[in-house]
Amino acid sequence: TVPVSDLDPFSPDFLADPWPFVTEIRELAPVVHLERYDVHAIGRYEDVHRALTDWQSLQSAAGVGLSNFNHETPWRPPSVLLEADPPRHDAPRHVLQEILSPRRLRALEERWRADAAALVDAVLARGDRFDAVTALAEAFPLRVFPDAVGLGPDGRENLLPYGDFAFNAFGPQEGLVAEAAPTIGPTIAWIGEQCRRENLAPEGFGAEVWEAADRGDITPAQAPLMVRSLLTAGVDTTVTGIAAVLHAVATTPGAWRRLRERPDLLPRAFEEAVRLQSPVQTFFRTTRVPTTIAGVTLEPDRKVLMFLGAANRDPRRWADPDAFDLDRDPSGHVGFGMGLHQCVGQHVARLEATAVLGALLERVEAIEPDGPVRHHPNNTLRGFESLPVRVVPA
Ligand code: HEM
Ligand SMILES: O=C(O)c1ccc(C2CC2)cc1
Repeated sequence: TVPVSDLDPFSPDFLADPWPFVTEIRELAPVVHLERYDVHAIGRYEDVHRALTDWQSLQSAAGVGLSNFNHETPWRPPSVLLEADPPRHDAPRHVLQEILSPRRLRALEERWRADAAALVDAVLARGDRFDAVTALAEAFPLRVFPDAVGLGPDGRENLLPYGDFAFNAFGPQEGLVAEAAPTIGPTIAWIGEQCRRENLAPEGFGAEVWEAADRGDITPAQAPLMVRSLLTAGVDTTVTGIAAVLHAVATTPGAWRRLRERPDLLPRAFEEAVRLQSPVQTFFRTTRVPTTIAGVTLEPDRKVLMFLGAANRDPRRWADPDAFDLDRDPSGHVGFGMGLHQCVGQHVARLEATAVLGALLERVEAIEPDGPVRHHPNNTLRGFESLPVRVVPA
């Protein structure tokens, strides 16, 4: 029989510090029935890896949150990437994969690195103690990504609240979603407006999506939804990812010195921080056929909750899993997912993170915590509210 748990992965206590609960669920059994939501939780690396890659048995088209689109109306038209399976998923994925490829991003590298240097110079000019979340983790993505998409200058303050709402919406309707619902309408409308071709600059990721529609690579109906995907997934995630790597290097003795000696380890530092922190903590799949996971057979139409954070710290897969270790090879982590839906924006995230860290690395000899870390509660993202740091200029 399947062990049951009355743990609530969307409760304030769980979200305030998920790690003890995540460990409890992973170590209780490979498959645990969460009675409160009538879903099955998996937290071990091999089972999460299998669920992410077995899209035939475990679909995304019924939604990757708690809501089952087979029975409930989604809060917004489903994403043509995240909430689609082959064949509908194929063309949008192929188009976005090309637009966000490392080769195409090389055109942005120089400009983003210069922007990061200007931002870090401005921050350090104000003193050697600051909040790394507001000064860097939030400021940098908002400085470079909306322009890269081709958004106009007005209304960008809607981006973080929209992403926060969208990531909460993968959880239950009660709580964080209900709190935001009364005031989020205008923000949702603003996002929809920005996806229209006439509101996008002639150059940028948005324009390139619409050019793919002109070529017939995708349909004109898919184009605005793909731009919406960029606006939904492209901001809050990188804010959280950059905060995660800043937190890791500031709280791990010797890490910063090691990076000063070996700046080539920056991309690995980002990957290891994504593994350790798992900015995206959880996602769901829905069984489409009777599906056996670790000897437990689930009926079709069952929601499976994948604890990415648990899998990324599974001692069966990672030695000393809770350590931020620059000597570890973090490849294979599921912080960006795995398989068909693996993060199509990961190269953007990596470029943003290494640009900010690289600029800081050149200018700062040491970085350390300078007060309590505060987290931002969200049903899906392990977000940071505040990360006070003190730096020693180089
Ligand atoms: C640290 C930053 C990021 C993290 C941790 C992250 C995490 C993830 C994860 C776990 C998935 C898989 C979802 C699933 O399997 O259901 C995913 C997919 C996706 N991500 Fe990211 N992401 C990040 C940044 C970005 C950025 C910057 C963009 C856009 C520029 C982006 C766009 C997407 C899209 C469109 C998908 C859906 C891909 C598909 O279904 O084929 N992400 N991301
Ligand atoms: O296509 C989308 O709208 C979308 C929304 C959220 C994500 C999370 C995983 C980063 C990915 C895609």
